[in-house]
Amino acid sequence: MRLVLATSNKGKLAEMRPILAETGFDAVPQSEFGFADAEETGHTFVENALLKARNACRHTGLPALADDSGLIIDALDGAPGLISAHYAGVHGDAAGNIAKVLAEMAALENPVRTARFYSCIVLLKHAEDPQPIIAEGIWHGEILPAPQGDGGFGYDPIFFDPEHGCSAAQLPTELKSRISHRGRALAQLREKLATHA
Ligand SMILES: O=c1nc[nH]c2c1ncn2[C@H]1C[C@H](O)[C@@H](COP(=O)(O)OP(=O)(O)OP(=O)(O)O)O1
Ligand SMILES: [Mg+2]
Repeated sequence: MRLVLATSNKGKLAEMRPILAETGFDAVPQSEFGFADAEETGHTFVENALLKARNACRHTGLPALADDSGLIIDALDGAPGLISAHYAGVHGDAAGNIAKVLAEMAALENPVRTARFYSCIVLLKHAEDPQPIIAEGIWHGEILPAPQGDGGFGYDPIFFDPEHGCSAAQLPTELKSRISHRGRALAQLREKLATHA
C-alpha cells in the first residue's frame, strides 16, 4: 500500500522507511508533496499524531502515517515531553535542546536520571477516517551528564540505554529502530494491522 509518511524529521524518515517497507508499505515522505506541516496544537501525543496524519491525507488523498514523540524526564517532571522538538525555543535545535536539558539537570542536587522516550503512531486511511489505527511504544533509559556519540538525531547523545551500555547516538540505526519507542510502536502497529484486516 502507498501511504504518506507525515513527518519532516529526516531522522524519523531514516528509521521508519525501512521498517515500513518490510511491512509492505511504500511510504512516500511528505516533503515530496510540498505542503506545509500541520500545526501541532494538541495537548497529547496522540492528538498531534492525528493532526499530522490528517493534514497529510487532506493534501494528498492518500492514507497517511504520523509519529508524535518526545523525551520524558522524571527529574524534570516529565519535561521536555510534548514540546521536545522546540524545548529551547527553536524547532529542531537539537544542540540547544540538549544544552537546556543538561543545564536543568545540573541545577538539581543528585537528580534521579531515569527518563523515557515515547512514540505514538497513527495510521489514517483517509482524512475523515473515524477509526484510526493507533500504536505506542516506550523506551526506558537514563539521562547522561554529557553527550556521547554522533549518530541518530534529537536527544540521542544524552539518552543512555542500560541494556546496551551506550547512548542512543552510539547504536547502529538498525539496532536503534528495533529497540526504540518508535520501533516498538511500529511493531505494535504491524500486529494491529494483522488482526484488523
Ligand atoms: O528517537 C529519538 N531520538 C532522539 N530524540 C527524539 C527521538 N524521538 C523523538 N525525539 C525528540 C526530538 C524530536 O524533535 C521530538 C519529537 O517531536 P515531533 O513533533 O514528534 O517530531 P518533529 O517535529 O521532529 O518532526 P515531525 O513532527 O515532522 O514528525 O522529540
Ligand atoms: Mg513536530
